[in-house]
Amino acid sequence: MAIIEFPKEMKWGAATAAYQIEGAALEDGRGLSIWDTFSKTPGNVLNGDNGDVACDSYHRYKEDVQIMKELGINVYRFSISWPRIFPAGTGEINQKGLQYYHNLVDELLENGIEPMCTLYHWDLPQALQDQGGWENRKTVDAFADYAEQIFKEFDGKIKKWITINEPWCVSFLSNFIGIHAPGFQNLKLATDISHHLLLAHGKAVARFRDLKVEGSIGYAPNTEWLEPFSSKQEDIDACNRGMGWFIEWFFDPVFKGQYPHFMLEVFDKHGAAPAIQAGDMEIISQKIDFVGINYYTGSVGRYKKDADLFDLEKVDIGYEKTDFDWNIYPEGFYKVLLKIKDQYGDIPVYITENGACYNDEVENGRVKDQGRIDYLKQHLTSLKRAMDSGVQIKGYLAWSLLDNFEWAEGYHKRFGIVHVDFNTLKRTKKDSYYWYKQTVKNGWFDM
Ligand SMILES: N=[N+]=NCCCCNC(=O)[C@@H]1[C@H]2[C@H](O)[C@@H](O)[C@H](O)[C@@H](CO)[C@@H]12
Repeated sequence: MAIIEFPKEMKWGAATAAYQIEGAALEDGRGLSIWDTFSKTPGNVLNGDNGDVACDSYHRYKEDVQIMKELGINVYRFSISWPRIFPAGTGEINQKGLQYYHNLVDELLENGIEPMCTLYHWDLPQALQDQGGWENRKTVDAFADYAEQIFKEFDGKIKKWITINEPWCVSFLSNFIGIHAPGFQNLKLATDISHHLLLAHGKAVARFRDLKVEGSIGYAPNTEWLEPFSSKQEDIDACNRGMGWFIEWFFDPVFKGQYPHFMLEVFDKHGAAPAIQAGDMEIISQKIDFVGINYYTGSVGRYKKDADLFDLEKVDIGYEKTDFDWNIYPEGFYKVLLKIKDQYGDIPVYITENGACYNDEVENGRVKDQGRIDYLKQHLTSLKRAMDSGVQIKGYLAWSLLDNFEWAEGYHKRFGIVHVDFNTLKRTKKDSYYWYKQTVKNGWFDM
């Protein structure tokens, strides 16, 4: 089949997040996060799994960096655990927490791998949740203070920064749908939180600029493609409304300085328009250097009155699925990238997450995860189509380097190109690791 080739200057990487891989949840002064609380509340996480140990990367990071070095990647995206730095969310700093991230960053730099740091990947200090969490505007300022501390500490070492990972998940999945921490189900709460997250993003960018920190900064919204079931206008409109929940709601404020009217209408209908204060939108919409795009899946949707907030129902028309039961829909990756470029301009883009859940196990020392290889091939091909269509892709980071704590699904759902045995913590490179290594080395693959 076709050779798919990428520019030599493109960055290749892999991504993880603190609560999903570190473990050492109660070690060296770390404070509790909302995910410690949520995962230990019975019924919230499959099999009662939690992040107490995870991949134990807190102790095994040197081994993980060697795995990255052999992989040949030149950028690694990780997140800093806010409660490891500020155990109470604000106030006293935990020096051992800072030291861990210096050790990790130094190890990466010594091995020729550039750190890309996410400041917030869902692990809010429980102490702040006890004061209202993201619903409380004081948490916005606490985040800006935490971000400032990290900028000052790592200026010159870390040069790629992401403020907030997937604000849609932090607000709506966690406070309206309710399957993630802290697990509320209140639309007004969720829209207020979505606004405070964007405000927190903006305030962190402002501190970054004021401190003249070296490097570039962005955020990492999650995207999804919704393909209309038919060419009927009602189906097209329903899908555009549904995508507005992920895209326009989180992109318009940052890139246009206002919320999309059609989405405000949807939320207003349910008495859930967010509380916006004078000056907020100016803070949110200051210029950023890149946008991180996370893409996993797409669906077919059609109009159905009151099916959900958007009069939209998803229709299963038989697309092949991953072991997470998500459609494999690479076309949507191409389309969503073009939509973002068309609507928000030629912004530099890092694919900060893309990958698939396949729960293959180790057999005779090998993990034959051909499904993941096929998924990566199809999505990287869509990425190349977007690049050839003018989308400014700066890099691609696979989710995830390691099998890890997959939130409400615990350790059952595996996204890694490296298998982790959660009893022994043994790492085993999967077939997809070796395929990705060859692709990174060559800069091309044969479809
Ligand atoms: N149907 N369906 N829906 C797709 C909805 C995707 C929303 N979840 C994500 O994007 C999370 C993101 C997260 O950053 C990472 O921490 C998670 O481990 C991965 C894998 O789950 C993805």
